[in-house]
Amino acid sequence: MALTVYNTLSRRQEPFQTVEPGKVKMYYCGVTVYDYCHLGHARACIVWDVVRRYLQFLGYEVRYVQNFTDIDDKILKRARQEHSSMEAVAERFIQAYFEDMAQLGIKEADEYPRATHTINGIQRLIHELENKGFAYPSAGDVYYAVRQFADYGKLSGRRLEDMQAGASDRVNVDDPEYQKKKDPFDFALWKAARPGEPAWKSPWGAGRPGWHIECSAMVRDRLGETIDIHAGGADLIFPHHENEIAQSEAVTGKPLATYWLHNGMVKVDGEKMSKSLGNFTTIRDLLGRGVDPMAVRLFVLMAQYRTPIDFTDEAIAAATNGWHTIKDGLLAGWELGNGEWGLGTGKELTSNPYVERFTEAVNDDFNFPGGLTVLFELAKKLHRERNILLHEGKTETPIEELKIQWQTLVTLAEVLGLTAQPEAPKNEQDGLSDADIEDLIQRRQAARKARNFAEGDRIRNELQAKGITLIDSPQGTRWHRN
Ligand SMILES: Nc1ncnc2c1ncn2[C@@H]1O[C@H](COP(=O)(O)OP(=O)(O)OP(=O)(O)O)[C@@H](O)[C@H]1O
Ligand SMILES: [Zn+2]
Repeated sequence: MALTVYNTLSRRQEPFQTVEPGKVKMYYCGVTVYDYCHLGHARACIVWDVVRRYLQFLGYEVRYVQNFTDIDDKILKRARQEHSSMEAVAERFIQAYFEDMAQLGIKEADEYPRATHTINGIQRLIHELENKGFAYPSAGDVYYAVRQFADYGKLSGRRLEDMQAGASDRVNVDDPEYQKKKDPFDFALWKAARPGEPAWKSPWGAGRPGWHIECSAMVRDRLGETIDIHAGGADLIFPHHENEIAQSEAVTGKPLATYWLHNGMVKVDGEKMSKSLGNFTTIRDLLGRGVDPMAVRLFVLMAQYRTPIDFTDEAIAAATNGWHTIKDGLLAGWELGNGEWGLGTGKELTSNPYVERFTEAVNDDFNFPGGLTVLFELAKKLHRERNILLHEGKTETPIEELKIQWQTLVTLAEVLGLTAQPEAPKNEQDGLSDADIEDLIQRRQAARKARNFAEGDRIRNELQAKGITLIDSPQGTRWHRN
């Protein structure tokens, strides 16, 4: 069976077909950077990371863009509390984001656009919406006129009439925004500057963009008018993604995305884990308690990506057990092959029943739990053979067959972002293994990427003090012990 995916837009599972053959353009609505990421964010990031890896495994060339919302009331509130600036708060949590996600083995996106770097594109879009009669200025704000867009509600299945009936007794006529809108469901594209807040010049007066318009502008700037996959958490279907469609499609007259994919929520006692509700566990808290980052990946991947999952100690314990099983299998190959087995050429993956079963499972709407069954089976087999080898001096299955099974396991685990290396020997002088140094170099790169040069320098100095020199070049960073 070829890949089929559940499309929120059609409410059906559909064959996956890209606009351009062999290429996937994918956008994921990333985090609002005003705090550390919690496990809900981890789930979203892991799910879309693995979807991207799987599409690459199938042979697609994937262009993956993920935004940072770096202007928002919540960021401004935090900046006020800390007597800091919006920029400083955003910078700090973008840096923390890169650190946390590197720990979880999330591949970096091809681009990380930010709202504050997209102001021109945002203004252009608002201007076009205004010209086409979908937007109107009002006392320094600009609003989107939802009644003008005939398809409004097509993603979430909500009809304005029904929403209106449901909301009539909840409308707050004293709300200053309400007074500026022609219709209570109209939403802000541009907000007039408030004293002391960051603002940009615009044809409608100084102000800042609304949240929904930034994604429409970033998708268009970075990927074009129609993309293949637009992804995010199910909490974004309404209003965020509904509004993105209304904005983009009103301007271009083309579908914004072919497939709208949504991950289920991580919940705590039945409620969405969220910064606003205060019921969250951050990624760093959890890892600080000694939970293996790979177990966090399994916590996410052991459930179908669209179903809600409960965050409990039992669930983390089950994921940790699962990880130990897979890790045992991954490490077994080092003993079975005396550390000499290479990673394979790719030839071992053709006409391979394990690969076929894995793909068959995952092709059914990214059924990663189904794919994992194949990994567990392989891992247990390899671990068992390793024990037999240790006790009896030879294996039950021919060694060449085990080699192929191990290479298959390593490749399929990598598709899910699961990796394990035998413990590397530490250097006697500096107490660091080569892998430790590579890890620090990666963290330094993440810091520099987030423009946290102080942290980058700190890591370089830490290594220098231990007698390790870094040499930066356009090809990357090399290192040597002095
Ligand atoms: N509990 C959760 N489970 C799964 N995905 C989540 C959860 N919370 C947020 N996400 C997803 O993470 C991404 C970034 O979310 P964002 O920064 O907007 O957080 P948020 O929804 O405002 O969170 P909070 O309510 O905690 O502030 C979005 O795609 C969102 O859908
Ligand atoms: Zn978005």
